[in-house]
Amino acid sequence: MDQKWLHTTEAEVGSKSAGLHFYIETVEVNRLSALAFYAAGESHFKGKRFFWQNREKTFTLVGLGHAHVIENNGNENRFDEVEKAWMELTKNIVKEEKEPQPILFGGFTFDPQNDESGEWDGFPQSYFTVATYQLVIQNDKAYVSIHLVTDQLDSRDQFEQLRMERDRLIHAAQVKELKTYNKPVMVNYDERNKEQYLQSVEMVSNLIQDKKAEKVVIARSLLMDFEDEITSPQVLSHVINEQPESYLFGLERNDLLFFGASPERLVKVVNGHAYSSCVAGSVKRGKTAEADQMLGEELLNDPKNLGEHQHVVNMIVDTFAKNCIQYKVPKKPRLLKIRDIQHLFTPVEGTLLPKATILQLVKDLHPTPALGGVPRKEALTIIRNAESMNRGLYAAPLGWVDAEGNGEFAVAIRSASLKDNKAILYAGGGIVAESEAQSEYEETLVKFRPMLRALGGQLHE
Ligand SMILES: C=C(O[C@@H]1C=C(C(=O)O)C=C[C@H]1O)C(=O)O
Ligand SMILES: [Mg+2]
Repeated sequence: MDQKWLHTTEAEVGSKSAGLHFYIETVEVNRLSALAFYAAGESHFKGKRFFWQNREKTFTLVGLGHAHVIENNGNENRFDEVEKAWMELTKNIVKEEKEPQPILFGGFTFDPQNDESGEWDGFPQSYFTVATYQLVIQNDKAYVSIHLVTDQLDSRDQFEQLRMERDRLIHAAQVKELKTYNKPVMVNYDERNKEQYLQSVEMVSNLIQDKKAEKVVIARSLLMDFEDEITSPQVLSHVINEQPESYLFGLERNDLLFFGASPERLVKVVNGHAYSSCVAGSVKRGKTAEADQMLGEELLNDPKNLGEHQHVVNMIVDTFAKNCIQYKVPKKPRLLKIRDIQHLFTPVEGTLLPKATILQLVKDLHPTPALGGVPRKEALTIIRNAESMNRGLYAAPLGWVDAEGNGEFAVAIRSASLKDNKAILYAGGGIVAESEAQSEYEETLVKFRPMLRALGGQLHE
């Protein structure tokens, strides 16, 4: 097996009383399949895996097993708690130039105050892990790191075992031919609470006309039953093949897989520079190039959609103004076209103040009015009352951060959760004074499509 040993290091980490040691060993390997690496963990690491790829496909991350878990059930302070625990764990780690470092991957649920029971029962409000085996593919190079966090001083035997398993995983992932997976066979499909959703949209749009709020995002869910149990490599393979222009993600925790293909960045930080994107306002794709362009032009000039969009720009710009030395934002939105839908899109970027960190930005930004509403607090109360579901990680910040404070979070939309032979798909839209229930309903149908397709469901095309 071709692999180049890069380095092995050890650091004493954690709070003083914890007395933990963080052992890291990284090898560079010949190009391998990220999905095959993930799939190679099927028997040993099921329920403890994650997959992530950025929109540009320049960064792919896979984690198998848990070297360390950071989770909590806090509300406002949950972001600070995760940040503090991560800084404590990594403060003594020596950074190796040009090599991937240990990465913390996970998400914060949409709304810790939602107590609706369902597929998210028992899921922590913040859930992050450092993988035992971390695969990073970037700049056309692949790196596999072993992470071991332990209170044992002599871990040589344990580490030797970990190396053997690493070599097995790498071998399994250096496949010549990619495995192809069948589409799941759906046996039942249920648009849950459709009537209630239509009524909620009416109700919320009336509240907005009465000036009780300015914008509120209302979502709904769709249930699919399958003939057989589905595996996560199977669904991820379809998401990877079918949704090239999006963030692709999968996060397993016990018997739940949450996965999706989101076009929306919440925030990315690279060496003190921050990037966010305002994505709100939608129209379907046209069947021909002309029709598609016409729909796009209409969207760029449609007051209702421009209104939905402007709320997001205002809020993200305010957050950048607060956290940045300088920032820039274009005057007008442009179009973001993805396979099934086009959106109004405004990128925002800025140079961070020294005290601003990626997790502080996530805290300030979440939820933006693209997923929550304006004013934030009122919108969240309305959402809690109007939606008969728990969003869990849907519409929530999902992503990664490294020990240097670089990282990226997407907004986990166009997503679904999978348990045994059942999937629940999520989609919503921004309700404003001009919203009409039927057209908002149709917008959610378009937003369901990516996950519906990945899962072999019927399409309203
Ligand atoms: C809420 C979703 O999408 C959000 C709502 C949009 C809208 O209402 O136009 C557009 C993009 C997203 O910010 C979703 O996909 O579920
Ligand atoms: Mg909309």
